[in-house]
Parts: sequence; structure tokens; C-alpha cells
Amino acid sequence: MSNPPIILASASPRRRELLQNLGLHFDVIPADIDETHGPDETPFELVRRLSVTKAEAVARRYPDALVIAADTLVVLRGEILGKPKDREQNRDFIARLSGRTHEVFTGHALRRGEGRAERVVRTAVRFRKLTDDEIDRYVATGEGLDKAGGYAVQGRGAALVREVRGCYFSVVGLGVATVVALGRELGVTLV
Ligand SMILES: Cc1cn([C@H]2C[C@H](O)[C@@H](COP(=O)(O)OP(=O)(O)OP(=O)(O)O)O2)c(=O)[nH]c1=O
Repeated sequence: MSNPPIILASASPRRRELLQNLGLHFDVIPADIDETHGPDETPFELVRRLSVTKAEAVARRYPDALVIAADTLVVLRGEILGKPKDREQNRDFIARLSGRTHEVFTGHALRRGEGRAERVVRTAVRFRKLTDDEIDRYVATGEGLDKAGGYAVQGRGAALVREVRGCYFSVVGLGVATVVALGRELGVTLV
């Protein structure tokens, strides 16, 4: 049986690039959803809910497609660090991450008609101990402003990271192997 058309329900250029690297052809249709956190939600529950909400918002309009959505959160000692609202907050995030290990949660949700496949991937990331000057220089690049936790492991942020324990790609925003496995659960061979 031939594969259905594929839709990536994300505005993230990183996610698009990771899927393109597999040689796949797909459309990009971002889901515009409310990303407000519920008061008692754990990071696991939150990324799961947000990835599912993104997938469903698009799948409703394209029931014949395979819809792929994801959501990424950075968690330090139980506290969620979202996208920094400005450089000052970006500086605060990087200073707090310095010398410590935090967790990155990426929720993946696929839909194909009535078919659903979901998985949350958790990865531990340890930062080097950074000097004030290093923190200032990193924040001045502006790279972290649209990223969860205020850094990009795939960019200059690579210089901040001592160790990644788990799936590197899920830190960037999309666990590629997870997406392929979830696609197979829905009967779609992506690679
Ligand atoms: C930790 C980290 C996050 N990020 C990015 C991945 C995501 O794009 C972003 C987290 O925000 P998300 O809300 O997960 O995604 P998004 O708003 O970019 O796109 P959409 O909701 O349309 O899917 O942070 C990196 O690029 N590198 C990193 O090292």
C-alpha cells in the first residue's frame, strides 16, 4: 500500500530540517495552539498534551494524511524553562543551567485518520561551568531567544554542552528514530 501524504505540524525550522534529512517529502502546516501550562501538569503530561493538541489541530483538517507534531521543554530541578522572553531572561536561564544537568522532554504525536501514536522522550543534558563572560557572549548571539531553555545544542550552544545522555535529536526538537517507529505503528514506512 502506498504511503499517505505527510504533514509536519510545526513552525520550527529545526524540525523541518531533521525530517528533510531523511529524504522525505512533506508539507509544513504549523498548528497555532494555546501553549499555556496547566497548574498541576508535570513536564511529561504537558509535552504530551501540547504535542497531541498540535497534531489534532492539523489532523482534523487533513484526515487522509500522516500528521507529525512535537513539543519540546527544558526542565531544571523541576522547573520548566520555556522560551526566554528577552535577553535578560535568556541570561538568567543560561546562568542557572551552567555546571548542572537538566532534562529535555520532547513529546511526539502522530495521527493518521483515527490512528494515534504518541511518545515522550526524555534526555539529560549537562552544561559546562561557564564564566560570566561566556554567558554574556552566548546570550549576545541571540540564538537562544526562540528556543526552549534559551539555547540551541545544534548551534553555538554546542560549546556549552558537556554531555548529552539520550537522544540528541530530541533535544533539537524531534527524535527522528521515535518518529520513524511511531510511523510504523500506524502502518507507514518513512524510511
Ligand atoms: C533545547 C533546544 C530547543 N530547541 C528548540 C526546538 C523547538 O523549536 C523549540 C521549542 O519550542 P516548541 O514550542 O517545542 O516548538 P516551536 O514553537 O519552535 O514550533 P511548533 O510549536 O510550531 O512545533 O526549541 C532547539 O532548537 N535546540 C535546543 O537545543
